[in-house]
Amino acid sequence: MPITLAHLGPAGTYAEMAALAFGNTLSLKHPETFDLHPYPSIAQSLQALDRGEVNYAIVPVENSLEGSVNMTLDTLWQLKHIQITQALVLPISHAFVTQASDLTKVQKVYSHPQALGQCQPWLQEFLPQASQIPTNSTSAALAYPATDPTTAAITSMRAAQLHNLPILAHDIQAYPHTGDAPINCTRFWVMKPRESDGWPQAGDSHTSLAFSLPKNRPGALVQALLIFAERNINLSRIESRPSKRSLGDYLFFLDLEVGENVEIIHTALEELQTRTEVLHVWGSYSLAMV
Ligand SMILES: O=C(O)C(=O)Cc1ccccc1
Repeated sequence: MPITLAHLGPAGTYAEMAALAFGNTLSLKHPETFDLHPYPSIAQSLQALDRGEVNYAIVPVENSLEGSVNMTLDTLWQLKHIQITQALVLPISHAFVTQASDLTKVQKVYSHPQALGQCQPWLQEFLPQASQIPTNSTSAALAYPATDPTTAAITSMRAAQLHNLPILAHDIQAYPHTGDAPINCTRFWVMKPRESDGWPQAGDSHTSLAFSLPKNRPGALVQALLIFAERNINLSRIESRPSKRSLGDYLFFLDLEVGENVEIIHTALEELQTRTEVLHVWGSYSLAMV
């Protein structure tokens, strides 16, 4: 039976590239082949894994220019049966895809909100006249320039080639080209069915978790964070998301750096359990560059 990998589709997304990279590492260890399963949204790819319909789901989590992918964090909070097994960092280079003969003819630009965000300096400079329209994924945006030459999509070069559409400009996320070009990379999580508590073991480099606090009182977050500071545990990310229960009520998403001594993290997590209302440990894993 081939191993099945869910990702945001259709063919040509960055999530698919990350899934291919992960699938290739799997093929080195397993005799089975792998099959890619594209879904129309990040939420649907995670839900398919949570229902046990696929073996893995590969989802974008965070981008160096645009920050967190909220749909991933918000969906994870709802799901109970999955955990992180690996993180992958993928460099992101965007192409501007259109059948228009020049930029002045383009009235609408379609792409995933992260890609539109990453290309703002270029879009403001060269396409101030065009409206920017979000789509579920970068490659889903290609449906528009495929049929209408007054529209364009921002996608990977690979997606443009797969769909046989012309590229009018490339590397548009790296604008302006002066001094330090912005570094655009996205971190993906490879999720699998939950088989452990997700607490770290020797060899893991990061632990990711999220919690809600018992009540909205002064110092509640500081008390939770002190658990890590007092043990010299470094946080590599902290992100808040609305709990959707009431205005001003938040969930906190943390990534911890796991050192040599995993026991320190275990005692910190035990104490964190006593200071939080709901605590999800999404998993402990290592980070690979693609
Ligand atoms: O739409 C895609 O291709 C994705 O995989 C989401 C995304 C969009 C932009 C940068 C990184 C990931």
